[in-house]
Amino acid sequence: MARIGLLTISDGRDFVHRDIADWARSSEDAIAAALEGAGHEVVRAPELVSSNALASSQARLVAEARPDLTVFNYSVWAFPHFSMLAADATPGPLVLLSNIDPVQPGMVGMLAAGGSLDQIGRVHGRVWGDVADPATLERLLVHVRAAQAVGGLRGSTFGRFGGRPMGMYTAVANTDQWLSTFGVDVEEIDQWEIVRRSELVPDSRARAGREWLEKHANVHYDGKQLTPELLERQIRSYHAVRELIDEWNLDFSGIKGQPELTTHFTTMDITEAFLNDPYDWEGPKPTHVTATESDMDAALTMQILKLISGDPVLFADVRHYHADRDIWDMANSGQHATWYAARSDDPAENLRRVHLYPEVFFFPAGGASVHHIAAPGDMTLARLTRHSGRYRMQVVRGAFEDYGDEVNEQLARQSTFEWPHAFTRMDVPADEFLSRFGANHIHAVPGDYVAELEQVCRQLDVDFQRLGG
Ligand SMILES: C[C@H](O)[C@@H](O)[C@@H](O)C(=O)CO
Repeated sequence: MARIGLLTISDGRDFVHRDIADWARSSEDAIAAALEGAGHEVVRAPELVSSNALASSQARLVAEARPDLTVFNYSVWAFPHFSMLAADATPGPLVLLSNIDPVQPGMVGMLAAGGSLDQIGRVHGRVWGDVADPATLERLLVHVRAAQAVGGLRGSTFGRFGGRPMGMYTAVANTDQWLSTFGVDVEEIDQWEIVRRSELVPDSRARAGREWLEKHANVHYDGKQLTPELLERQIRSYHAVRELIDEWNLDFSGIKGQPELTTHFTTMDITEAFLNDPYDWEGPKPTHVTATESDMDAALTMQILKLISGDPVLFADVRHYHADRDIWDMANSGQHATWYAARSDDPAENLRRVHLYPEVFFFPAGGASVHHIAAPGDMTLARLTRHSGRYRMQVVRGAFEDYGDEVNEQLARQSTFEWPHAFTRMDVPADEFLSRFGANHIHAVPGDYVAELEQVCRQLDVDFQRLGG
């Protein structure tokens, strides 16, 4: 639920305002009802804005409630300087909303206000139409979700377990830039804490986790790389990280893993999968975005996708391009959130399709990798990357595809079978993608969130780059 401020801007001539006040007020009633109907809290200015003094005072009153987003309503001709004063008293994201009506010139009021705001470089969104029309309401809700994501980032903390993995420049970001652009602080935590604390997890808790995985997923012990003890070590690591998340008040995280833990302790695949999942062996829980290889811009992208969609977010390597099918194998080095196996609310339904395989030669410390084939469906794929120090959000639409067990296996065996795979058709030619995409990792959520991402970028002053389509 978002908190949404609402002000109606009117005509500054008292005799005109008097005649149109009821109409303007009823249009505001309709907007408030539509937003409340969509589950949001609406903070309305007590008075319509029909003077310069009311512009400032009413906007200040609304701003005191610290709304996630403020809507200026234009259902009548509105003096543009009222919008300028009200915007100045509105610190957060702003949307101008006008009706399309031949009698009352609300649209022209919105254009005059919008142009004025453009002149001073004040970022704002614009929506037009009747909020009773679901399509108009949906366009307004795009701005609500984007504002919630931007507001949700500000004041949050990323937990960075370990440092730069295997020389990956793209996994490391400038913390000054993170704070100034996104409002996110970074807490550095040594991976030693995971090792140390994992030993303190009670045996009974680790055993219960292992038994739950043995019951619901398909565990392939081999007596070497994957044993019950190693699986319990992974479960202990999960609880150790959960404890650190609580202690440091972390909102999202990344774990380096390679090479220290994957060579000498165990992989973080179980930890990362179930942090990203909406459940673990102890029951339902909120998702906690966690990026493999402590990839900072991956985690930040995932956190934005989570705040926009509310869903678990996929982290993947752009691992292979099957040119014959024009599809991509988005496989991560050991885990995807298990939710992606069937995208069911019932963990058992997802885990039925999950195989825990012994880790491959890259990871001599062993443990289980979390294998499954992502269930089919439309996706938004995205990634924050940087060009010459400036952030850009690279976005592409696509779909996960399923070809049946036999073909899925044949495709998965061409790369690392034991890892999870999301066979992805992307709405971008391979040449364009490979020549422009700025990272080895990509992230995805079900559905179409391109419009939300575009608004998030406008609010954060990040370049928006749609690939393909
Ligand atoms: C095989 C490597 O160790 C992998 O971890 C590597 O493919 C990556 O995941 C790079 O992002």
